[in-house]
Amino acid sequence: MSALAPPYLKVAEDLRGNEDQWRAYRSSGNCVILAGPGSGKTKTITVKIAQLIAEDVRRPRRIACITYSNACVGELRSRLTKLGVDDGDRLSLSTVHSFCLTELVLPYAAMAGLDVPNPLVVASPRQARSLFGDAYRRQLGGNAPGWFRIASDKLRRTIPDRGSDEWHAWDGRETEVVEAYETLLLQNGLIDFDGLVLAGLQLIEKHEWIRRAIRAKYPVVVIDEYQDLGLPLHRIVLALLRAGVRIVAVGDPDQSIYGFTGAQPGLLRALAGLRQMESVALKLNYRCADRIIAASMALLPEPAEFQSHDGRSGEIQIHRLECGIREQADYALQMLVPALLKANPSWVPGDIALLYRTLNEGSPIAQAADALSLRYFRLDNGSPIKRTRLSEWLMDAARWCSGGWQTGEVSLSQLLKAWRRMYRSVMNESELLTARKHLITALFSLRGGALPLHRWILALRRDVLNEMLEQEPGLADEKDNLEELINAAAKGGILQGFTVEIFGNQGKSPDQLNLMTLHSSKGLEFQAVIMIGLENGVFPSGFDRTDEQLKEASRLFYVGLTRAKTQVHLIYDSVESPLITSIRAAT
Ligand SMILES: Nc1ncnc2c1ncn2[C@@H]1O[C@H](COP(=O)(O)OP(=O)(O)OP(=O)(O)O)[C@@H](O)[C@H]1O
Repeated sequence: MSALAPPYLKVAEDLRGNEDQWRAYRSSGNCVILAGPGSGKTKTITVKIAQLIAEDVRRPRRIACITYSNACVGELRSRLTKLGVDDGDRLSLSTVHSFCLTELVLPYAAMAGLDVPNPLVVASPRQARSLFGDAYRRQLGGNAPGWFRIASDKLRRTIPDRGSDEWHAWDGRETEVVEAYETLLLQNGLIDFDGLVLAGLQLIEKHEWIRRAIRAKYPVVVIDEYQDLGLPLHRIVLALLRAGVRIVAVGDPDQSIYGFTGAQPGLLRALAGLRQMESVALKLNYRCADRIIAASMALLPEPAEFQSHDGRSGEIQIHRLECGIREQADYALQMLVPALLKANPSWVPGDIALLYRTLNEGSPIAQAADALSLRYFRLDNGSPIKRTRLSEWLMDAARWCSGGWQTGEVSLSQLLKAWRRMYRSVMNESELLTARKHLITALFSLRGGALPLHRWILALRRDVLNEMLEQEPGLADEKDNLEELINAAAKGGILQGFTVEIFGNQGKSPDQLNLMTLHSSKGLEFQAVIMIGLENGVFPSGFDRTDEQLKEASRLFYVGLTRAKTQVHLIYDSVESPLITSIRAAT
């Protein structure tokens, strides 16, 4: 191959040796790629996207790629950038919400006469919570319990049609509160994130001309993490298929861990079973050593035929400690982590992850790490730094300000492009130029890695972010996140000691241990994984009662276990989770 060949062609050569990856890469029609952990699904799909853009889809047509969360968008974007593919000109990479907002609701809702607020203002999570609370009080009295809101959100995603028999037959009070909530949103001139997807679904199912318009712009739509995306997106995909849009979907039903939000692993299997879809299963696991694969199979209802790539044996150790989470964390941090680093001199703390189920375990683990003055990157709801579009951008901007402008590690043009992707509504050329000028001036004036994060971020908010957040409907959820970050960086907040440099390097620095929930660990890989709090009652928890909830707890455990390349340590109190018992039997 010539040295001038595009980067994706070189990476595609890696796929040639794997029959299934090669088949997925070469498929020329609708295709579902069913891929287990570490089987190279992200590698295959990113190379495939690059190929589609270079070889199949002619300008000015584009490819849409939809995935589960902003964190997944970020991961795909960074993998695509390495292949020389830019999100923008030829590719639109987004979450389902963002796709529905920018490709369906904003351009077509008014024309199609859909009853949505005009102008379209997306409710921030705080506004949505408050209106839901009002709706609950009106219909049922008192304050809405947390579980009721979760159940109502799930219901909206599992029965999308308000007038349907299924909706009316629902045996519970959620339907009346949801209807009151949706009315309140409309009366306040707001739409929420689920409302965007439901509106998008209505538009695409009802109007052939909208489906044709989408097909004209996006002849191919790629969907990643399909198992987590739920019924509204599935029906959008079926409508697109009927309209002749080529669909490439990727996912793993065994890694479906968002059932509580309405995800259904069966939808991907149903898509794969359609007559017009070619289905390819990736069976080789490039990440996990043999024992880890064998143990993970014990967690699946139907063990798949995964093989390890290179025959490494790996290690799984189970620790019964007879103590609470904080002491389990002390043991992990003071005994296991140093031992792992000593036995594997090439490893750094960033190669190790401590995984746990919820914030209840995350907080004592973070306190244990603080008490030992360890550096760590924390990813859970208790962390004020979320993996959202704006916070990822802010971290890149912080790295640029703290030296990237000299080293080129983050380029100004990357920052400007990413900012433009967030700030889609500035259409007018002169407004765009002014906004860009403000941004560049602000960034140049805020250079300095030692600046306190609080001062830096307040200045950036005043000079650039406020205006963008006010004008951009798709960023409604970011206002609350930014507020939380600013409060955490203020005096007395948990990030008060943070400088711009420390902030920019969160999650990037090899000397930081990783502390994260199992949900946040999805898609990541580490040399060693230490799972904490695996006692019965936490895993499965008291809330895991139905057969489906118990299966989802197993899948969550499966996701955690399969993040490890070489070593797994499982820690519990005294009554071991039945999931550990299955693993014990398998290893
Ligand atoms: N054909 C290949 N040759 C060599 N290495 C590969 C190949 N395919 C994948 N890999 C490597 O395997 C590892 C896992 O790949 P990737 O991250 O794409 O997996 P994944 O299927 O997306 O995993 P998960 O679903 O668990 O997130 C990566 O380090 C990747 O570079």
